[in-house]
Amino acid sequence: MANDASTVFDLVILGGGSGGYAAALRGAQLGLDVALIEKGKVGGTCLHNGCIPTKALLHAGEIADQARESAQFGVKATFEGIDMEAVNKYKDDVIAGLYKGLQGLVASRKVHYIEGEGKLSSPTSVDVNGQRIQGRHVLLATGSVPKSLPGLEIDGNRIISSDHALKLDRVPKSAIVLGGGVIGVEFASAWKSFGTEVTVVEGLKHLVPVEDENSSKLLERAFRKRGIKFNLGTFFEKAEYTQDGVRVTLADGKTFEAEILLVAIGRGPVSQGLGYEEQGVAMDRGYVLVDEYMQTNVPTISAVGDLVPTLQLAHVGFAEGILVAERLAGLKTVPIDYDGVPRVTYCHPEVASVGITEAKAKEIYGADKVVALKYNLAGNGKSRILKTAGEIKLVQVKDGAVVGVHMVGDRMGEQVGEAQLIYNWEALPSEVAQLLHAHPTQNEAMGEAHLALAGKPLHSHD
Ligand SMILES: Cc1cc2nc3c(=O)[nH]c(=O)nc-3n(C[C@H](O)[C@H](O)[C@H](O)COP(=O)(O)OP(=O)(O)OC[C@H]3O[C@@H](n4cnc5c(N)ncnc54)[C@H](O)[C@@H]3O)c2cc1C
Repeated sequence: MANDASTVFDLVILGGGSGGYAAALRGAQLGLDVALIEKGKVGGTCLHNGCIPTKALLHAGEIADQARESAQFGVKATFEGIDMEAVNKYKDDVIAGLYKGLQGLVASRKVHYIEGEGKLSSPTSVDVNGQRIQGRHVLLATGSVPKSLPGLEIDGNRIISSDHALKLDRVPKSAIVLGGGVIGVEFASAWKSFGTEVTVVEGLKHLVPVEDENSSKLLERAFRKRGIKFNLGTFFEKAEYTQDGVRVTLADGKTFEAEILLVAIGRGPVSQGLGYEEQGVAMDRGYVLVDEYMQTNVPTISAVGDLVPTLQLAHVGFAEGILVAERLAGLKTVPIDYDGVPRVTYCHPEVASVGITEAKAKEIYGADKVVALKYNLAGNGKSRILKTAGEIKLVQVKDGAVVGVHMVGDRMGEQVGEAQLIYNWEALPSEVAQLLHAHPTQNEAMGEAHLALAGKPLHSHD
């Protein structure tokens, strides 16, 4: 739809990241007239500063590890170092290709794309570039940015966020990673593969603390083996500059020094000064509050993605954006089951899960009603070929469905699709055990774990 002052779009979207552009593409597909307002680049954090560039770095790191470890496979490859300029070029080429594709999609679906910084100006309009864009409905999708702590200033040089870490032109000799969540451990893993001395500092008791404790422990074991240091269970107190780096002091007085400090303590919503509160949108600590259909308390305004207090994942943003578009197009929509969202931490080894942890299952169903089974990847032929260690842990409600699948091991992220089907379809272990899993694949471990839980283990002990 061409835009003039009298145009009223069906949907005006503020923010073109995963949540916003998914809503735009799906809305346009369903025949809605959509305006998409983006101040930076369509694709947002995930494409330009998140999922895609980190995975490119991790992949480059994996190749470095393979070169170093090639002798164990009888291959005489040597690792001569990282050419960071070339790694960045590879990463940027991947982003550029995907960005071009996404721009093409936005154009071909006839989404009215407006480049500029917008502000909500009424329950049905956004102001941008001195123009008022009117809509029957507005979707807020302004995402999130890295957080810091009081008194800890991110200078972009020695104290950096993930945004800076993705643009480093060198491999740091040493790094402290503040925060052992998904972003922190992914950088720790990639940097270690590049040759950096890494120390992760996490205030909680475990790395990836939202995962099942077993996954955290397996990751800690693997990191220890790789020489990634970590300090758990003590909170950060302060950071100071040293002559050529940074010193971090923890609450117990312990200190760590490194060339750089990556602050990876989480991300906070982008909502300040954007007119949300003035238009009466209910908020909590900067997050926009929504119901299960992503609608705010203002009937014409919805919100999705990292801006709302649900899981901060790109595929959650996609799903929420699609839900809004379909609801506004009059389709029947179903609320998202957030426990059923697949979660992958792409470090070496990968951590992947769907559903609830054993601890949560015991809280919900009672300790005596929960069965947990661990299948060791040592029994899986393909994992042996790859020389990766790890486990698949299943959490089952006694005599009922599997409510949690927790995996650790290289490439286990690729298994999360089947795990999600098992969880979402409330499959019984015997039903999964009935399915054939190709031999020899790592996927076979999923079948074997269910065979064992169904009481008929094949390649594991009774
Ligand atoms: C290092 C890192 C790695 C990650 N890895 C993964 C991963 O592997 N898998 C995964 O699922 N998730 C990952 N994530 C999370 C994922 O990137 C986010 O969950 C996702 O990008 C959220 O999408 P969004 O649309 O809510 O916000 P964003 O992607 O942040 O998009 C918001 C957009 O709004 C725009 N905007 C903001 N204010 C305005 C304004 N006033 N006017 C116009 N435009 C505005 C911004 O420029 C931005 O483009 C990662 C994040 C980081 C930081």
